[in-house]
Amino acid sequence: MPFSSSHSNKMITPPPPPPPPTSNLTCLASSENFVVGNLVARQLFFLHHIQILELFLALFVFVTIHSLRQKRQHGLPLWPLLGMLPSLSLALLQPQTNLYEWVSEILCRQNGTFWFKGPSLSSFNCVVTSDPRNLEHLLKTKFSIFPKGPYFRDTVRDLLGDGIFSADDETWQRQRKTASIEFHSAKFRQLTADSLFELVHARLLPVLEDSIKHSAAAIDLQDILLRLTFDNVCMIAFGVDPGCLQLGLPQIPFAQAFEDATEATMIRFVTPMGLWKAMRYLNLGVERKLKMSIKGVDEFAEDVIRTRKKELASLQLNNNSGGGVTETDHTKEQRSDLLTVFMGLKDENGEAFSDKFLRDICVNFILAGRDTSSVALSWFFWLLHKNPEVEHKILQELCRIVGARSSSDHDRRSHANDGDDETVVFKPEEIKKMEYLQAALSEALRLYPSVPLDHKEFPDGTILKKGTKVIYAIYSMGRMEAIWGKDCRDYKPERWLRPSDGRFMSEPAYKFTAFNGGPRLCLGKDFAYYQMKFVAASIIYRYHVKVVEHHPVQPKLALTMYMKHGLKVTLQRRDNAERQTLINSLQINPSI
Ligand code: HEM
Repeated sequence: MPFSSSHSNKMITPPPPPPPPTSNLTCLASSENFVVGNLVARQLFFLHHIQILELFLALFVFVTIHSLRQKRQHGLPLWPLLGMLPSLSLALLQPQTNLYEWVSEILCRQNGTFWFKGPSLSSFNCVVTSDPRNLEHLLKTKFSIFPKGPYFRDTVRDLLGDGIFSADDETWQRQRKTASIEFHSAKFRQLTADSLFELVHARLLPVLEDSIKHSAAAIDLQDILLRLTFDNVCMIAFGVDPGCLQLGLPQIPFAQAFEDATEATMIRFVTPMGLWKAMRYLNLGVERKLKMSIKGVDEFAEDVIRTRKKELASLQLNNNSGGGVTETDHTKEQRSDLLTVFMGLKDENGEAFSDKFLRDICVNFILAGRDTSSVALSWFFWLLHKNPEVEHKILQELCRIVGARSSSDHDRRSHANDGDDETVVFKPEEIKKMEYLQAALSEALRLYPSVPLDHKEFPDGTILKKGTKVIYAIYSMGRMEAIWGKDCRDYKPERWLRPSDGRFMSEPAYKFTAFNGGPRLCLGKDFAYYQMKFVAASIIYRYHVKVVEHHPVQPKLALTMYMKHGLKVTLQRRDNAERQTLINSLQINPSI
């Protein structure tokens, strides 16, 4: 034991004072005494230092052993004053560490829940959980006591204002109710089907075809899909198409401003609040960039709102004066984007919504719907590359659907039954029938949820301290044996199909949390599935997507799970004969 070393029992005595001078002999003797005394004193002094050093060493060893032993109980070593911060910093500093996997490993060791303890006096403490029972408690049973909270709202207010994503209580409820009615209306379904048809057939497929014709070089599929969903969600929110996805893949100022504003807002979450507030006040660094990009977003929104108001006013004038409705007026009247819907409504005082509030509503929907489906599709195509048997089954499903188009079908394209890739357009009722594709997409979202972590704030002091954050690790939930069984890490769309009839069966939201759950369940879930299925089916039917060899695939550390290096792929056009053989074999043997 370091504490019981033999030195620890020795008395430490000060060096003796020099003796008074006497005769020569006694002088010699006393000077000898003096030298010896000095030597002893020095030795004792030295030993004294060694003791302190030893003491520190012993203390260090003791604290280290004690802190490391805490790992068994708490999941991570727990250091005095620093808490678990050293382990987190170490994980963050190693570029090859996947932080989501790191959290998953701790959660697996700790049966699904652990406390992250930050440095003393910091507000870095939080509970991390992947336990479905806790999720149900947070998202449904005790929904009202787990709000988004003032910390989240303060951090995102400059960009999101009072929009649905950050609002709580009344403000949230009002937007949720109106948007929910709109999202489930037939008009909205028509808008989404039309806008997707236009985007996929007039823009996405020509861009993909161009990559084959002109360069045959690798393309970044994630970038192309991000452009597609950005254009699509702007059509739904604002009723305008920014045109990010087109030949040449141009930089669009509004899209760039939106991207910069989101990134700069996210940086606030890892910066002490006092610091970013001071930087905002002084208009410095990333806060300066945020201010400029929000200005870009606002200018775009103000322009669209102004134009739409004029458009609606002239339409009203035309109607009141009994003027005939022209074809373009008719199209405008049919608008079912969120901006037009909210412009036609009144607030609780019977007043029209302010331009600022209309801007907030649209910006929030763009944020919610812009990247989630595209990153999910990127992970999905990567998983297909690694699991070609799943790709084959999806192609079989698509061929079965195309093959089943009856000859009496009026909408049928001229060559649809012989699988001509140029002409096949999947119809909404056919998209609905793609149950294996739905299973394959759900399985991709289970393993790579677009929102890998989410959080709630604890508002009162019953069990946890006021303000404590609760983080639910959606990524880790897909990797818990206790939830999905021993094969939880395998990509198996079949786990989503009922063994008796092969139909898709959904899972409870607290087990499969990719779309959140309870009253704040993702509003765009049905639309997102439609969008992902339409895009995936249109690509897979025409092309074999090959990921470039040795392309590094890694998640980026962000609120949305982007692929850090994009997804570099090459496309191979599918042979008509390949599809035709499948269609024929399915007609001969429908049970395949
Ligand atoms: C694969 C695609 C998608 C995934 C995985 C997804 C996931 C989520 C998640 C996890 C939340 C909860 C976020 C939170 O409250 O912290 C959410 C909320 C939301 N999502 Fe989605 N989403 C997707 C696509 C979309 C699309 C395309 C739209 C709209 C066009 C959309 C609209 C919304 C809205 C409005 C909310 C806020 C709901 C509320 O707070 O009441 N989502 N989504």
